[in-house]
Amino acid sequence: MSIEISGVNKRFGDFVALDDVSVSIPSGRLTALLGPSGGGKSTLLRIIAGLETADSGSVEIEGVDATKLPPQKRNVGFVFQHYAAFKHLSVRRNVSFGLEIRKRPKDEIRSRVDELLALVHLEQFADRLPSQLSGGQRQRMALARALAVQPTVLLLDEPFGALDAKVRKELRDWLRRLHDEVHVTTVFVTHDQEEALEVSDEIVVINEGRVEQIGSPDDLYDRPANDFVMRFLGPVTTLGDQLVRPHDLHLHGGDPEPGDVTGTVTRITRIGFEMRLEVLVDGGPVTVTTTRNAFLGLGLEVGSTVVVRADPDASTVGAGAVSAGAKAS
Ligand SMILES: Nc1ncnc2c1ncn2[C@@H]1O[C@H](COP(=O)(O)OP(=O)(O)OP(=O)(O)O)[C@@H](O)[C@H]1O
Repeated sequence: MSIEISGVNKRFGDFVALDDVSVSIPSGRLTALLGPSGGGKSTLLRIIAGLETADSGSVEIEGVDATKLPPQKRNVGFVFQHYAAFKHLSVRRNVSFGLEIRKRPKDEIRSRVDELLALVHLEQFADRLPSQLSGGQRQRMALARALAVQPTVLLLDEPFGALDAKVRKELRDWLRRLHDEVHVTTVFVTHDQEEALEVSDEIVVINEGRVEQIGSPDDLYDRPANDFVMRFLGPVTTLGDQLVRPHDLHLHGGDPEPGDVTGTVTRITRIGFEMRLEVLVDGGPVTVTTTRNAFLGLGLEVGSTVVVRADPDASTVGAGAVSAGAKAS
């Protein structure tokens, strides 16, 4: 394991930001800290970086007890949402800064920075000032700068949070490819479940200062530990006393079999290639999503009677055990 966080507690006054958090972060992987705003993700990342100190508990980085080490002794690279570049220095000098203050030989600095600029696809912008870059390019520069000093761990706090959706998506793909090339242990904070599912090897779900679940994107999506994780990772609907994903429900016009429920279509919405239907059954409204072709094949309209069946492989969790976090969402 690259980072071992054991029994970390952190309060701000009376407010409990982290409550007995223990997480093992594997070496060489891309791990997301995912959760709703205010859940404690950034606080945990800052504790790993040494920018914040835990009230109790410990942080080990590559086998070294880092709990009391200052940030500069932890060998971590850090990128924030709003990157503070040196405005008067060129992109090249921004990237080389960490190497210059470490007094590395000039030749070594030049070749290392060339390598990094190529890695983040900014070679042609080396002589520009940060103000002459787009937001996405600036974040790539920030990553190159963080990687320059060969950190053991790269910590990213919503690095693409301030960018528009399209650039954000491009950078997300790019980060995954970069990581596949560089393999530095990376921890990134996001509140965007799609970003976490798409990019990371491991996801730590954090809510109200506690870890709700740790696992691969598949583990979390297919086997959510509780209703909070299930709700947070994607759309859900209630069927009987179970939470289920709307795309795991199927509609048919035949006779109901055991486990099926019959209802009336109350609403039909088209969302791109998908159709979303609200079906009123005995227990209340159920949302079902289906393809447009399947929908057309059924010949449904508002007022039609239809049978709802859950896919036998659907992941479900009990809807009754609503946690405090899920209630608030
Ligand atoms: N320095 C501080 N002083 C007081 N309260 C703080 C401080 N830093 C964080 N908090 C509080 O701790 C809680 C957790 O904050 P944190 O930034 O870790 O959450 P987060 O999950 O990263 O959320 P976001 O995605 O909004 O940044 C929040 O309620 C926040 O207001």
